Amino acid sequence: MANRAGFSTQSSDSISYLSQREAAEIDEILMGPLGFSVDQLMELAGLSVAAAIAEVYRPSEYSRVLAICGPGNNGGDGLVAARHLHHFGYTPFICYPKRTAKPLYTGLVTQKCLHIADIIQLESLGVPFVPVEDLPADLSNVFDIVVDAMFGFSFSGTPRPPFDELIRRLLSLGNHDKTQKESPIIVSVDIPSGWHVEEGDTTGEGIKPDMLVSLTAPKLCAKKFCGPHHFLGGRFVPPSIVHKYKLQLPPYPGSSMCVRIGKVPKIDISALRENYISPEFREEEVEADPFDQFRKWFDDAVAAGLKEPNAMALSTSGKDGKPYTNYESRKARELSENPCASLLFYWDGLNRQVRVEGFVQKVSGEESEQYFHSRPRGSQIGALASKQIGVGQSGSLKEAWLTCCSVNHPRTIVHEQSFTETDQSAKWCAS
Ligand SMILES: NC(=O)C1=CN([C@@H]2O[C@H](COP(=O)(O)OP(=O)(O)OC[C@H]3O[C@@H](n4cnc5c(N)ncnc54)[C@H](O)[C@@H]3O)[C@@H](O)[C@H]2O)[C@H](O)CC1
Ligand SMILES: [K+]
Repeated sequence: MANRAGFSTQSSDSISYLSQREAAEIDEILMGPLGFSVDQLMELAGLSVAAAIAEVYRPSEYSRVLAICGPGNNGGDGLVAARHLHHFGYTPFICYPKRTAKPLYTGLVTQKCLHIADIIQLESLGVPFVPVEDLPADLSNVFDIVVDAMFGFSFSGTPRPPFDELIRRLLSLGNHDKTQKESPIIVSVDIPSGWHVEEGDTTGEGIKPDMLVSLTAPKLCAKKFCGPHHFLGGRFVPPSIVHKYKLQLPPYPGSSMCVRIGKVPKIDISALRENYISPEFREEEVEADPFDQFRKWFDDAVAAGLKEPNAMALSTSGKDGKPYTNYESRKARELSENPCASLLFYWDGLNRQVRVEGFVQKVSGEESEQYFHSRPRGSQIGALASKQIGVGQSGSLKEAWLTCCSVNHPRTIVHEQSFTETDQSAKWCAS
C-alpha cells in the first residue's frame, strides 16, 4: 500500500505488465466504449509525467527541461507535460521534429489538430520550440532534464530519422557520470524510446533513463528498467479494465496524479555534503568589534531576504551535562541548574553562522527591561537570544565567547571573543 508520503511500497514484481497488444486494446476501449477522448487521456497522462518529475526533481535545481516529442500520442503526452511543467515553475523547451501527423482516426480529431492545440497553448506561454538542427550537439550543460516523449507502445523496428540521431544524443548522456550535475536527467514517457515495447533494450545500446513514467499500467519492457525512479501515471483506469485485464496496480495516494512503483532509492548521505564556495572570510575584512561584525552579518541576512534571520538555536544542558535543545521551559530550569549555554545563528543562504557560547545570568522579570538596555551591547545579544527563546525570564550573557565564522572551505577564519561586563577584549584565532 502507498505510505503517507505518497510512495508505493509495492514492489515492482507484484504488479501487472501489459503486452503491446493489451496496451493498444486498452487504448481502444478507453477511447471507444468508455467514451474518453484522446485529448482527455493525453491531458491526464501529461499531467502525470509532470507530477512525477516535480516529485523528484525540484525546479530550483532542475529548471531547464527539454521535451523531445514524437509524432504519436507519446509525443502529445510530452507537449502536455511541458505545459504543466511551465506552470510548476520549470523552464521548458520543445523539440518537435514532425509537426505533421497522420490523422489518428478518420473523421475524428486528428493528432495534427490535437498536437496543434497543445502547440498553440505552449506558444502562448512563450515556451520555445527548438528545431532539431538548432539543438546543441552536447545537451549536457544546456538542460537539466530531457523528457523522452518520442515513442510509446506503437513503436516498432529501428528509429527512423531524425529520431535515430536524437536517441543517439540521449544515449551519450546516459554514459555521463550522473553524480556530475551537468549531465541532464532523462525521463522517459511510457516507454524508453528505441526500446522494444516488450523485450526492452534488446541491443544493450538503448537509452538509460533515470525516470520512467508508465501510463495506465507498465509495459513488459518496464521489467528491464533499472533507473532509480519508476512511477505510474494515467489515473483514469476504470474497474472494468482492471477486472478484464486482472490488473495489479499500486493505489494512488490521496489526490496524487502519480504513484511510485518500488522503493525510494537510498540516498548517499555523504553525497549530500556541500562544498561551500562562498567568498573566503579573511581576517583583514573583519570588524574590530565582533558585535559590529554580527550586526553587519545580521543586516546582510535580512537584506538577503533569508527566512527568519533572527531565528537561533539555543542549546542548554542540565546538571547531568546532557544537552536539550527544545523550546520548552525546561530550558529555563536547566539554565538555572547550569548557566552554560550556546546559541547558533545559521544563515544557510549566505554560508555563514555565528555561534555564541557563555554563561547566562538570570535576572528577575521586572528587572529584565532595564537590565536588557543597560547592558553593554555585547551582552544584549545573549539577552536578545534568551528573550527570543522564551526562557521565561530575560537572561543575559555574563561571560561569552562569540564566534563568527563563514562555513566556506577549506579555511574557516574564526573570530572568537571572550568578554565580561567590563572587559571586551577581542582575540583572533584562525583554524
Ligand atoms: N491508454 C493509454 O495507454 C494512453 C497512452 N497514451 C500515450 O500514447 C502512446 C501511444 O501512442 P501512439 O500514437 O499509438 O504511438 P506512439 O506515440 O508510440 O508513436 C507512434 C508514431 O511513431 C511512429 N513510429 C513507430 N515506429 C517508428 C520508428 N521505428 N521510427 C520512426 N517512427 C516510428 C509511428 O508511425 C507513429 O506515427 C502511449 O505510449 C502513451 O504515451 C495517451 O497519451 C494517453 C492514454
Ligand atoms: K517515450
